[in-house]
Amino acid sequence: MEVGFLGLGIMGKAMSMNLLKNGFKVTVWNRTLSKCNELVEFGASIGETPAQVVKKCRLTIAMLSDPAAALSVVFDKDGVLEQIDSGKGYIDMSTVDPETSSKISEAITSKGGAFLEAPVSGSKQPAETGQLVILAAGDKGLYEESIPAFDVLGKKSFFLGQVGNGAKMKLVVNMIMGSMMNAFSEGLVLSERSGLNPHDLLDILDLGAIANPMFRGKGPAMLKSNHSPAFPLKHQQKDMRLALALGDENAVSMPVAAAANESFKKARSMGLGDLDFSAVYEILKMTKD
Ligand SMILES: NC(=O)C1=CN([C@@H]2O[C@H](COP(=O)(O)OP(=O)(O)OC[C@H]3O[C@@H](n4cnc5c(N)ncnc54)[C@H](OP(=O)(O)O)[C@@H]3O)[C@@H](O)[C@H]2O)C=CC1
Ligand SMILES: O=CC(=O)O
Repeated sequence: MEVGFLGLGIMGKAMSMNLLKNGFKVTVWNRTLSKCNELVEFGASIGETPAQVVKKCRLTIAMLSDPAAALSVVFDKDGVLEQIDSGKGYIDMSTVDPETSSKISEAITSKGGAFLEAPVSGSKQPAETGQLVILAAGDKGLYEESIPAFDVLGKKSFFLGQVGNGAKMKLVVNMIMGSMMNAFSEGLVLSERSGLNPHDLLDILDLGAIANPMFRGKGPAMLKSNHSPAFPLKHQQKDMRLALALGDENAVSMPVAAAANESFKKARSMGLGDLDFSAVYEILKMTKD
């Protein structure tokens, strides 16, 4: 099966590598074209533009940073829209808002193409090991056609109905995750400041009802101030922003998420946006009497 892949950041690189290792023919494109070279060593071909990739491949997947990037790759010169037509499918796996996804869907389908949004839950390591959770919505036929690829990329895929539902589900999940990371960071700081050993806190949390892979995986590194990026903080803040907008539209009061967003914004303003989202711990640690 030949697949196009647009966007070779932390996630896109791991996902396209996985497809290659599992026997897919993959043609890759990245805005910074030099990032394609590593994939070429594993058998990928390069497309010079998104349009060239779509021209060559029946299915093209995108994994891009944010709504602006997702729109640019489709609508700008040499973009996806120039070559999409009937018989071709476009799958956007980036985390964006439902409006962005719908705009892309309308443009693709108006040219006869099929569209699926399929954001993922799971970070760098699940992307490397094919353990993502895929939240698909849109064209059911394209979803079924994409299952061989989704089986390589993820441990489970959900089909959630009409375009927008995948984006909304992803934003709800990440809104919860961002709020949890803030509560966890506050707990670590509170334990240290009140004279407890925060490593004891990690052990205790891991044995109780709120044990989870995020606390277990990130806690020890956070205590060493190691925030090597798996999920960049700037993307988590984007997801909080988009989730809060969804809350606005639906008149859902979200004071916890709003406060978490403020912490992520503060961390971004202090230059921590490219670190892992766990770096929000650093700004909470800084606040003193
Ligand atoms: N990292 C994670 O743990 C997870 C991330 N996600 C989501 O997946 C998406 C990708 O995340 P991740 O791989 O971590 O992000 P990265 O920041 O590592 O990569 C972003 C990618 O988007 C490209 N890009 C950015 N702006 C533009 C633009 N204007 N035009 C074209 N390409 C652009 C970058 O190209 P260039 O190399 O040229 O900068 C790069 O390929 C995001 O939506 C994120 O929220 C979802 C689940 C987990
Ligand atoms: O979007 C990030 C994730 O870990 O999921």
